Amino acid sequence: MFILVNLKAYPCDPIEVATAARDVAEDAGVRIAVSPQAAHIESVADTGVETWAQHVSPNGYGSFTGSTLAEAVAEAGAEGTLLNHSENRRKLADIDESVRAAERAGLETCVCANNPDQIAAAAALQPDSVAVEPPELIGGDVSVATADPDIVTDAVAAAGGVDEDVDVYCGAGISTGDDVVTAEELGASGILLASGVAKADDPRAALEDLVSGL
Ligand SMILES: O=C(CO)COP(=O)(O)O
Repeated sequence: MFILVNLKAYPCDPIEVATAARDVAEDAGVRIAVSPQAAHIESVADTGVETWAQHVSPNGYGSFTGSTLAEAVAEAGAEGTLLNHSENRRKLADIDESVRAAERAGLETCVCANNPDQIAAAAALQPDSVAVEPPELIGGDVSVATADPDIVTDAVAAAGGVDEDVDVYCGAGISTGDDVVTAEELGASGILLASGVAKADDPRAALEDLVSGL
């Protein structure tokens, strides 16, 4: 299982989370990545943890003020990028171009979607992975794997029907090792989470719990 910790714009210490994630990944032998604000990518990557951007723009080099250039986040140390997060929705054509921009820069890609139909559309863009996150469960206390297990199994089937090579992650409300195991049993090969780590009093303990059943 891949554990991708999205720090969103939460007021946590990205270096504290990054060093904890690096150590827990190493100790448990589990792949864990941290996705900080773009301005923190370099300092987070410098800790040695796998680092992801939260978004990259569809454009390449040029007159594109305000863009987040895929090449720039890769040079800063990012190895992958989220795209189309529920809190940063994009048009299909732009998501497609962002996937291509990320590929050119050597970044792994994960396209987020609300439901299995959107997962199928996202998988058709041939990212490395897709992530199903029901918006109504994001930031809540109940894991998607418990509250809506069908959405996870349906997302796995939808992606598989389009492209067997696209990995499927799930997210929303995941905070414990049991949640991660349940997600794995439903067919997900990774999880996306945020508040369970970024808002935890002890992010290291939260991460240790997340990997405890793997
Ligand atoms: O949006 C999410 C991860 O990208 C999920 O957020 P929570 O883990 O806070 O529900």
